[in-house]
Amino acid sequence: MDPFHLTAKKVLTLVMVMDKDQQKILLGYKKRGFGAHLWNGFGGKVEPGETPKEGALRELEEEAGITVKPEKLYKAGILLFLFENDPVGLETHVYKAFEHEGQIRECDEMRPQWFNFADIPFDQMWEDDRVWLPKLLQGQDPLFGKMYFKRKPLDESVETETIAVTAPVTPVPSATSFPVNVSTTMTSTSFTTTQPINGPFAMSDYKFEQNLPAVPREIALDGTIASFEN
Ligand SMILES: Nc1[nH]c(=O)nc2c1ncn2[C@H]1C[C@H](O)[C@@H](COP(=O)(O)OP(=O)(O)OP(=O)(O)O)O1
Repeated sequence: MDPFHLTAKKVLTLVMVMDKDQQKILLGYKKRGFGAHLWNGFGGKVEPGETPKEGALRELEEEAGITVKPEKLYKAGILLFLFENDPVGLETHVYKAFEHEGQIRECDEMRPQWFNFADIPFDQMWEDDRVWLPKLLQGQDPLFGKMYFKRKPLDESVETETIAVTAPVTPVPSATSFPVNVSTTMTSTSFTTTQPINGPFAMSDYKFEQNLPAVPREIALDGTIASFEN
C-alpha cells in the first residue's frame, strides 16, 4: 500500500504579504497548533461555506490584524502536503499581497514580524518553504507542488537544550553543628527540555512546478491538478 495514498483532503490557506519596495516579507511565529514554533505565512482551515480566498482574508485578519482588498489578494498556487500513513492531504491555497490596511498586531496564535528577503529564517520554517518561497519572491508563480513528509524519529526531531537554573540556597544549620556561620551560597541545577527542530516532520520528497500557465483551483485525490481558476 502506498504510504502516501490519499482518500480525503483538507483545504487550507497560506497568505504571504510582501513589501516589494523594501524587499520584505511578513511572517508570523506560530505559538501553538499545527506547525507551532515555526515561522510561516498566515492562514488556516477554510470553513464550510467559505471560498479559499474568503478564508485566507479572514485568517489574515485574525492572525495578523490586517486586511487586504479582495482584488489585491492574488492566488499564487496550490501546495499539497502529504504525510506518511495519513490518508488526509492538506490542499493549501497560497496567496500573495503587496499592500494591506490596518495595524499589524500579535495574537495568541501568531507573532508577526517583517523579514528582509535575504534574511528569511528557513531553518525555523517548514522544510518545503525553501523549495517554493524563493520562487514566489521572484514572481515565478503560479506554483504547484506536492511535498511528502515522514514523521521524524524522536531522537532526530528533538534538540536537547540544557538550561541552568541558578537559585540561592540557604543551608539549614543542623542541631549538631549549631551555632555556625550561616552563609547564603549559590548552586545550580540543570534540566533538559525538548524542542522540535524545524517541526516534527521531515520532507522526504517533493514534486514541484513553477510558472504554470494558469492558477490551479483544486487538486484531485491522485495528486494531479483537477481544475484551474478561470
Ligand atoms: N508543510 C507546510 N509548509 C508551509 O509552508 N505551510 C504549511 C505546511 N503545512 C501546513 N501549513 C500551513 C497551512 C496553514 O496556514 C497552517 C495550518 O493551519 P491550521 O489552521 O490547520 O492550523 P491550526 O492547528 O492552528 O488550526 P486551528 O485549530 O484552525 O487554529 O499551516
